[in-house]
Amino acid sequence: MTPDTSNIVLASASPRRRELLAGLGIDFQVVPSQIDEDRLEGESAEEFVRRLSRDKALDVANRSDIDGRWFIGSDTIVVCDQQILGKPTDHDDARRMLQMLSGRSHQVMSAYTIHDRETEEDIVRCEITEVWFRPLTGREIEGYIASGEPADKAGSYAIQGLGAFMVTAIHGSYTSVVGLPLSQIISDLIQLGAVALFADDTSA
Ligand SMILES: Cc1cn([C@H]2C[C@H](O)[C@@H](COP(=O)(O)OP(=O)(O)OP(=O)(O)O)O2)c(=O)[nH]c1=O
Repeated sequence: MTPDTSNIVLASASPRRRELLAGLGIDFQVVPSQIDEDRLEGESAEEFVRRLSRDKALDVANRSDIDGRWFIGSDTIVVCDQQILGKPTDHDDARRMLQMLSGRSHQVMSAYTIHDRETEEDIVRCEITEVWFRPLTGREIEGYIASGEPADKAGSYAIQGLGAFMVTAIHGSYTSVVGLPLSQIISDLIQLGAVALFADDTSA
């Protein structure tokens, strides 16, 4: 029997995450979370991104007006020289980040939580992908900022868009850089019995 995938709730306002999940033909609800994204004192980058993913999932799971069983929260950050690069606050911030990332490698951390409302159990995972940028000229950085693409992206770039011109190599999951480690999360959803990609996925 095919599971009722509308039981899945993606707690996200990110169009990238929605597109990634929808690309696999899965049916799900989308309900953005509203949480405080401040880092706690002494919290490592990985602890931070994991916690945010869980906070997002629980924020929506705790809403009595939303139906559903499995709640997915996710967060993506860029880490370079032990600094966390989230979304840029303005053009100057985007310029600072792109100058920092130019001609070297950095890490993209994407965490997700699947909260099961019935069992109250959580699966929390974080994938780390190494991304290399070629050296960028000042004109390229200005042109890229003017395109508007960096605005709502962690680290001020989008590998899936114009930002691909900077990326020379990646080691790890491409979809994780875009915002959700798709292969891993689908495996978890199949394991939970939440999703069947193919006819016999849940009977294995
Ligand atoms: C590095 C990188 C990030 N991003 C995006 C993915 C995320 O949308 C965004 C990181 O911001 P997040 O705070 O992880 O997510 P969000 O605020 O967009 O959505 P929500 O919290 O509601 O789930 O950066 C890309 O689209 N491409 C990239 O190459």
